[in-house]
Amino acid sequence: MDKKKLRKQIIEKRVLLSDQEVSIKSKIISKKIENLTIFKDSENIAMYYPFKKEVNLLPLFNKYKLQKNFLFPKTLGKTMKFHKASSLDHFVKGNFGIMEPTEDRFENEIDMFLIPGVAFSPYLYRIGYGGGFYDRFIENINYKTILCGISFDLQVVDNLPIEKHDQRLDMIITNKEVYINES
Ligand SMILES: Nc1nc2c(c(=O)[nH]1)N(C=O)[C@@H](CNc1ccc(C(=O)N[C@@H](CCC(=O)O)C(=O)O)cc1)CN2
Ligand SMILES: Nc1ncnc2c1ncn2[C@@H]1O[C@H](COP(=O)(O)OP(=O)(O)OP(=O)(O)O)[C@@H](O)[C@H]1O
Repeated sequence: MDKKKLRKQIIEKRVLLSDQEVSIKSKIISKKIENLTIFKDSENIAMYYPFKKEVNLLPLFNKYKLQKNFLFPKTLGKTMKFHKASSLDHFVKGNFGIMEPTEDRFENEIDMFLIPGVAFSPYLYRIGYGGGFYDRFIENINYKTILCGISFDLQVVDNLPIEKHDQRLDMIITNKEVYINES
């Protein structure tokens, strides 16, 4: 199946989750993230503001926002930059109707990326909404970091179509599994 078809199919499946299911499954995922040593050790963490029934990590943000720097994506043309957000009040609706941070751009190294997506594979690949934003951003990271995909179990498929530019993640956390690159 091609990327476009699979994207549509998974989005259609995910939209059927009730708000309560999204909330319960998101809590399970948040708990797993919190328990990771890498999360505990990370000072600067890339987050995202959920839209269209993505896993909601905002309660995790609220819990740790005084202890860590959380960075949120802001798109400009084909590029994406990360900006600090210290409160959920500091967002405005931006491109694609996604809430974007209004605070300053974050210029330092990011220890851990919590990455949204539409579909993921157990082999640690992901596809997003089709903008190529994360792929291009990840390609340009020139320091050591951890790339962690965040997904409901229903978004994981074995036969994910991948292309040369698709960037592999270090781990994927779902409400049912944790997939890790052991190498
Ligand atoms: N919460 C969240 N924020 C994020 C992302 C994300 O996946 N989730 N992004 C991750 O990249 C960036 C935004 N990327 C996006 C790219 C395309 C569309 C979009 O709506 N595209 C069109 C066409 C899609 C297609 O042709 O398949 C559409 O759906 O109408 C939305 C967001 C930055 N912020
Ligand atoms: N590293 C890259 N360099 C140049 N173009 C790229 C790169 N990565 C992706 N693209 C282009 O971006 C477009 C979308 O790519 P793709 O379908 O893989 O996005 P996606 O993974 O679904 O999106 P996102 O990363 O925003 O969630 C494609 O036309 C692709 O050629």
